[in-house]
Amino acid sequence: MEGGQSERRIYPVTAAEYKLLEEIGQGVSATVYRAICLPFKEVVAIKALDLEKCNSNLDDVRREAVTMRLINHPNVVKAFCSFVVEQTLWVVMPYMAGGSCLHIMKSAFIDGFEEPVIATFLKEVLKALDYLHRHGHIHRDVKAGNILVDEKGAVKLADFGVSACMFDTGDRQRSRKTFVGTPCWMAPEVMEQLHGYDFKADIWSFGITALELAHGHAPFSKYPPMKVLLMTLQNAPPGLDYERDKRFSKSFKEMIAMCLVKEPSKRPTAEKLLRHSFFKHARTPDYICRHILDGLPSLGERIKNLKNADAARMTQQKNLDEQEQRSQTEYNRGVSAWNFNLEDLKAQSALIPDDSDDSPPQSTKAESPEPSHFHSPQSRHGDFGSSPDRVQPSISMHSSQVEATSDNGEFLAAPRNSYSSKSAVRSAGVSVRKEPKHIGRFDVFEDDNDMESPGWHYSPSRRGFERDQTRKEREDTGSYEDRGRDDSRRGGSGPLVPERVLCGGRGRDDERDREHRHGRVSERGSFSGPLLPTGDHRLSNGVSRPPTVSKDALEEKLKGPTLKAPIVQKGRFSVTSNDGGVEDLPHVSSRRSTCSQGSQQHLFASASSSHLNGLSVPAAAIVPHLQTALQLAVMQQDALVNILSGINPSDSSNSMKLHYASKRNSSFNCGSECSMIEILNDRERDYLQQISDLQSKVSQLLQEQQVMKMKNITLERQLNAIYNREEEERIRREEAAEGDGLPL
Ligand SMILES: Nc1ncnc2c1ncn2[C@@H]1O[C@H](COP(=O)(O)OP(=O)(O)OP(=O)(O)O)[C@@H](O)[C@H]1O
Repeated sequence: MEGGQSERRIYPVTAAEYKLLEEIGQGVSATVYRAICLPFKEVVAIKALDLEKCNSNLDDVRREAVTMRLINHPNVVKAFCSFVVEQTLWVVMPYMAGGSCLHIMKSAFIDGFEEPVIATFLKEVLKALDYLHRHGHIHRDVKAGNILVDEKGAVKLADFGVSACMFDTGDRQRSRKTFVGTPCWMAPEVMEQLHGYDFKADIWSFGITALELAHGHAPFSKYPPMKVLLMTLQNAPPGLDYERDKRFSKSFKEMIAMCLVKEPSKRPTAEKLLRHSFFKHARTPDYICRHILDGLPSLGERIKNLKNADAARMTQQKNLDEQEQRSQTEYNRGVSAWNFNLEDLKAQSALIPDDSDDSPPQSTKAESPEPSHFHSPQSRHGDFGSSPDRVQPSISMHSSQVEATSDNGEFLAAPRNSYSSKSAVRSAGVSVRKEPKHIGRFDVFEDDNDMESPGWHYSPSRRGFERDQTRKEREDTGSYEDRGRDDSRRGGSGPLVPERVLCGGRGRDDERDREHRHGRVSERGSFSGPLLPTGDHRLSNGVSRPPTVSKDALEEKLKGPTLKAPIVQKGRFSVTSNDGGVEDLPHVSSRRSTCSQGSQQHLFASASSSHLNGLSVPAAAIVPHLQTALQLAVMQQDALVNILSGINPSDSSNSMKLHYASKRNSSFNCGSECSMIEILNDRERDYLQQISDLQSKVSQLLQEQQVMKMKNITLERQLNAIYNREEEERIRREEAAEGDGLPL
C-alpha cells in the first residue's frame, strides 16, 4: 500500500514491529526483503545494509534520512524510515511487487524489451532524474537494477538516499578490500577522476541503461572492471547499431547517442531529453501491466529461480577464471560500482588473464617484462590543488618509459623509452597498430620497426574531431559489442603492476593526489564527499603511508633501472662488461634512463659499496658523481622528513632536518673521499632507520585508528537510536499541533 496514507504514517523504528518474509534482492552490501509492517499490516520492502561492509559515517546517514523525508516524487522510491538493527541499517520502503527491470529481463525478456516498453520505463526515470537534478542531487546509480515497477505498472527510480549516502564518503569498495561490481554504467569523467563530475554523469548512465533495456545487458557487461574502465575511456561511446539494431527506431538511436557523449557539457539535461520525440512512444502503466507483468511469477519466486540458475551456471563455469566468474555473477545480480578505487582496480587487473589470441610468438619472449607502473592520472606532475586549468596529470606505465603530461590537464601519454616486449605493451592496456589511431579519447601509436616503442597520446585539442572519427569508425566496423570484443583483446588485459617507483618527489605527488581526492571532486557537483576512497597506502589523516621496504628491497630499488648493456657485478659495483673497469663510471652515468634519479641512486649505492668491498677506485672519478647523488639523496631525505612531520608534528623531524643540514654542509666542505663515503654510508643507514621508524609509526597509527573506528561505530549507533526516537517524537508533536487527527 502506498499513497497519501503511507506517506503521512510514522513507521515504527524497531525490528520487532516488522516481520521479514522472503528475500527479493541483493546488492553489494545489502539484502532486500519483502516484509510486513505489523502495526499497519502493510507489505513493505526492507533493505538491510551491512554496516560492517559500509564503513560509513552514520552521522551522514542520519542527516540523509531527514533529507529523504523531504524527497517526494511519484517516480522516486522513498524511504519510510530507517534504523539500526545489530550490524545492519534497515531502510523501510514501499514494496515494488514487479521488481526491478533487470530482474524482469532476467526472468522473461532475456534479450531486452520492445521499444514502447523501453520508452515508458525511461520516461518515468527521466522524470525522476529531472526532479533530483533540480533539487541538486545526483543519483549516481542509474541502471536497470534500480528501475522498480509496482504491481500497477508504476515505475520508480530506487536506491537514492539513505542507502546511497552510505557510500557517499567513499568507502564502498575500500571496505571490501577488492573491487566488486561493474563500472558499466559509469561515465568516463567519473572514471577519469580528473575534473570531478556533475549531474550529467547520470545522463551517461541513463544512456547506458537505455542500451541495457534494449539488449538485456549493458555494454561491456561481460568484462572485468578494469577492462570496462579502459574500454569506456578508450573506445568510442557505445550506441545502437544502425544495421544490427534495425528493430529500433531512428529516434531511439539518436536519443541514446545524445546521452552517450564523452564531453559531459554536451549531454542534454533530463528536462531537455524529456522533450525528445522518442518519448512520444511512451505508454501508460496499464500497458506495462498487460505487456510485462501479467503472467510473471511472484517477485520472491523469480528471485529464487534466478538464484538457482546462477548456482547452476556457476557449477557449469567452474573452469572459468575466478575473476570473470565473479564479474558475471555481480552483473547478473545487477551490482554496479560507482565509488571505485583505482588502486584496487589496478591490483586486480594484474589478475586478469591476457586472453589475447592474436599474440605474436615473440610476445612470449619477454618472460619478465619490466615492471609496469600505472600511476593514476593525478599522481605525477600534476598541480591540481591550486589551478584546475593547469593540471598536468600523467600516466606512467613503465617505470620511467611512458609518461603522460599535458598543459591543459588532460591525459597525454607518450613513449619515453623502450618497452621490453609486445606483451608488455598489451599488458599495459595499449593496443598495437601500424598507424597512430584514435581510440575514443586516446591516440594509440605503433611502430613496427620499433616494437619496443609504442605509446599513446591523448590529444584534448582534437576531442571533437576524435569523437566524430571514432563514431564513424564504429559505424564502419560494426556494433559496439564487436568493437568491445575486439578492443578487449587489444587492451586492458594483463598485468598492470601497481608498484610505485622510488623515483623521488613522492611526498609532493601524494600531496597533490590527496588534494585532488579530497577537494576537487566537488568543484562542479553538488554531491557530498570525496570521489575516491582513501587507498591502503594512505593514513586516515591523508598522509601517505610509506611503502613497506625491506633493506634488501630498498637496495634493489636504489639500484635504479636496468641498463641495456650487459652488466657485470663487482661487489655492489655495476659496470658494463665490454668496457669493464671503473673507468666507465661517467659512461654509465651517461646511459642513465629518464629516471635519472634512479640512476643517480644506482651510482650512489654502487659507489658507496665499492668502498666497502675494497675495490680500488680513483677518487677523482667518483667524487663529482657522489656529490650529485648526495644532493639528490638530500632532497629525497627532505621529502621523507616532510612525510614524517605530516604524521606526527611533534616528533623529531625538525631536529633531524637540522642534523642533516649540518651534515650536508660538512660533507660538501670535506676534502677526503673517505669521510665522504662514510657520511654516505651513515646516511644510508639513517634512511633505513627512518623508514623502519616510519613503518612502525604507521602501523601503530593504524591500530589506533581501528580502535577509534570501533568506538565511533558504537557511539554512532547509540546516537542514531536516540535521534530516531527524538525525531519520531518531534513529528508526533508537530502533527498533533497541526491537529490533523492522524492515528499515531
Ligand atoms: N522497494 C523494493 N521493492 C522491490 N524490490 C526491491 C526494492 N528495493 C530493491 N529491490 C530489489 O533488490 C535489488 C537489490 O537492491 P539494492 O539497492 O540493494 O542493490 P543494487 O542497487 O541492485 O546494487 P548496489 O548494491 O550496487 O546498489 C534490486 O535490484 C531490486 O530488484
